[in-house]
This record gives sequence, C-alpha cells and structure tokens, in this order.
Amino acid sequence: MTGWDATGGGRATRDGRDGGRHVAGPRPALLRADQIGWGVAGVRILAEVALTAEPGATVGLLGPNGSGKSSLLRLLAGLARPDSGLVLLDDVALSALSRRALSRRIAVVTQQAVTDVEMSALEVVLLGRIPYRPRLAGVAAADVALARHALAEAGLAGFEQRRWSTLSGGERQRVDLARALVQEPDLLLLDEPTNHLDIRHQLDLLQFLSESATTVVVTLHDLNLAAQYCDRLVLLHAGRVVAAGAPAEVLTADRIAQAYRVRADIDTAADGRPRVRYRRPGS
Ligand SMILES: Nc1ncnc2c1ncn2[C@@H]1O[C@H](COP(=O)(O)OP(=O)(O)OP(=O)(O)O)[C@@H](O)[C@H]1O
Repeated sequence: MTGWDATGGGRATRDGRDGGRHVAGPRPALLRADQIGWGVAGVRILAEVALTAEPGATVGLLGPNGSGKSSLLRLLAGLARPDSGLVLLDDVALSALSRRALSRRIAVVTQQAVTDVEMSALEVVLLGRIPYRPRLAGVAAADVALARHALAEAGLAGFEQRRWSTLSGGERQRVDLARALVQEPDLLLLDEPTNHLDIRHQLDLLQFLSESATTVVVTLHDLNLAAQYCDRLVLLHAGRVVAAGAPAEVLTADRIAQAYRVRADIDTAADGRPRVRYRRPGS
C-alpha cells in the first residue's frame, strides 16, 4: 500500500518497500499523448498537444486559468475522447481498452470528485476497489482493511464513518487521494490535488508523488512546488503546449511572462531546481 501523510503509516517508494514490508507495487505506465486535439461545440480547447510521461516519472501540467489543463487530464484519463490524435498507455490506444481495464490501471483525482454527500469517508475510499471486485460480489473484508489503512496513511484514522458532507476541503481532498491510491493504479492523474491542503500536507503529498513508483501527471498552479517536485513540466497556454522539459528548461522569465502575463526573476535554489520570484505588477 501507499502512504503519504507524515503522520500516517509507512511509505511505498520506487524500490517497492513499505516500511520494510515488500509489496508487489505498481507496473508504472508509459503515457503518451500524440498530437491530440479536442473541442466543444466547434470551439477548439486543445490543439496538437504532445506529452510523454515516462514510467515512474512525475510530470507537472502548468498553465493559466482556462489554458486546458483539466481538459487534457480528462483526455489522458479516457474520460473524454480526443477529436484528433491518440492517447496511448504502454503504446496501446486508450480507446482500445475496456472501461474495467482502464479503471484498474488509471486513477483520477478531479476537482469535483464525489457528488454523493451522504457517503462515509470509508465508503468513498472503497469506491477505489470496485475495479477489482467480481461482478455482483459484496465488499470484501480485505478491501475494508485496505481502505482503513489508506485513510490512516492519509492522516485520517478515526474518520471512517464521517459523512463526506461534514469533511473540510482538505479532508475531502485527502479522502479522495486515499480512494485513488487503493485503486493501485499504474498511472495517477491529479487535478490540483494541493488546492485545499495546508503547506505541510502539500509538501507531504508532492514528496510522496515524486517518490512513488507510479507514473504521475499532476496539474499545479504553484510554479515553485512544481519545479521542486516534478521530473518534467509541460506548460500549456490557450490549449497548446508552449514548453515541455526539465523544470529549468520550462520555467524561464520569458515563458512565464508569455503564459501568465507576470514578470518574474528566476534563480537556482540549493537543490539545483529553478526558483521563481514574482515581481509586483508595475514594478
Ligand atoms: N464541456 C465544456 N464546454 C465548454 N467549454 C469548456 C468545456 N470544458 C472546458 N471548457 C473550456 O475550455 C477551456 C479550458 O478549460 P480547462 O478547465 O481545461 O482549463 P484549466 O487550465 O484546467 O483551467 P483552471 O486553471 O481555471 O482550472 C476553458 O475556457 C473552459 O471554459
């Protein structure tokens, strides 16, 4: 199993160990988007988007509001189909995979995840085990144990019976992450997973994602955290990729100005990663 909250249990890392206990671990996927385009009602939202996430890599998707990050994530998850181009998982087109096969390999954490507010936290996490449940079978005791463990590792032991509607924004985000992790995906797609988290939980989560054996694509608004924790970054602007590569290649003052209309100074932090300092508008 996988844990990420520093107050929780052990961590599964690239070497497949979880607090000293060997686990099978994921088979990290190679994800490729090949020149994909997508639009709604004749309005083009994504154009000629190419993206590669190598097995085990953590890829950050950046871009201003409305640049197409969430739309791209939905296409990468197979929740929507591109109008042109292909999304490939280990060189197989997503469109050739069954819904069940997809749900065993890809877990998605979107911004409006759970709509049934009457579910308990434990029931929400158990949704992540549905792809493994034989048809018509009830919930297995092993899955309940796994879900309880995942909640504990998200720092939410004791929250099992709490209704979703009573959880804080950050607690909901952590429950939904636990749901995605019990899915034991080979590819984890996360849409702004840090937006409700306090700084400690943001750092714990990003550290976990960067160490995880699973391939991760994560949308982020914080350029410095993206630079610190991602192996590669993809910067979108108006539905197109304007830069892709190592953080230092993508996060240049010119690109930040072009995409975000913000002036910034970039220096190199002690860890060798770029650090962005924003200038006040007008200065
Ligand atoms: N189903 C849809 N119908 C119409 N327009 C859509 C639809 N989905 C997305 N859009 C539009 O596509 C553009 C990209 O949206 P998207 O949510 O992908 O952006 P984003 O980069 O994730 O933005 P944010 O940072 O604000 O979350 C936006 O202008 C949005 O209004």
